[in-house]
Amino acid sequence: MSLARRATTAAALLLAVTLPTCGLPTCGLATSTLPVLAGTSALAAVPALAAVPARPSAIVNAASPAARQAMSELAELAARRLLLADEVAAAKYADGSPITDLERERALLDSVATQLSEAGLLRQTGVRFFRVQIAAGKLVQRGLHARWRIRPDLRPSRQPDLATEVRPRLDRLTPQLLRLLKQAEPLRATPARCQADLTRARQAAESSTRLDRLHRHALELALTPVCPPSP
Ligand SMILES: O=C(O)C(=O)C[C@]1(C(=O)O)C=C[C@@H](O)C=C1
Repeated sequence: MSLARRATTAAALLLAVTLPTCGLPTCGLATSTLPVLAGTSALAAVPALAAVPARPSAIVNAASPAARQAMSELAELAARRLLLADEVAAAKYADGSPITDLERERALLDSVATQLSEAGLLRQTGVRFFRVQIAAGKLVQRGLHARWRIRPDLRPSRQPDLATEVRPRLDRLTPQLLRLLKQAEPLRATPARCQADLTRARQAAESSTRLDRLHRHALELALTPVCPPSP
């Protein structure tokens, strides 16, 4: 749908849902909605919009192209983090270190907590999301170790350095994931639609990053905190 048509649809939707309920001079659109409609003929055609309130669902509809794009990027980046778990698994398989490293998990979650205010996310949202990314990464590592134990021919030939090579790459993804999680947040207001968008984003990420079954399973887990459960 073209931008102009989308704006017209959004404007019509806003009118339909808000006009019957608003009679106050203080009624106004949420500021997050205005940039979406500003400068469009749709807004000019319906000046009354500037003085009517929007229900949250209408705001979500108007804001959703950007939020949906963020969700797609979030799914792709979460998939890329899971592919980095292969490197972690290779490093640990080679030197026999345990998959779970609680000290590293604590350091990562502390760093997430300090980055949260910059991303504008609630502590609970960001930390929970990262706990699940860690769990999904461990799922991949365990799966690969099991595979490599029974199939020596599939073992990695290279041993990456965890501290100097792999963890810095994981760390670079952290602020980007938090930013995208924040940008996709408006979609949470409509759980069923959020889940549908998430499924599409996950499937697109699965094919663009060519995930195998193990990684697809892990990605499904990794994305569970993004949307509230549908009723
Ligand atoms: O850095 C590691 O040692 C990892 O295994 C990666 C990771 C993560 O996903 O960030 C996963 C499991 C560990 O317990 C700690 C962190």
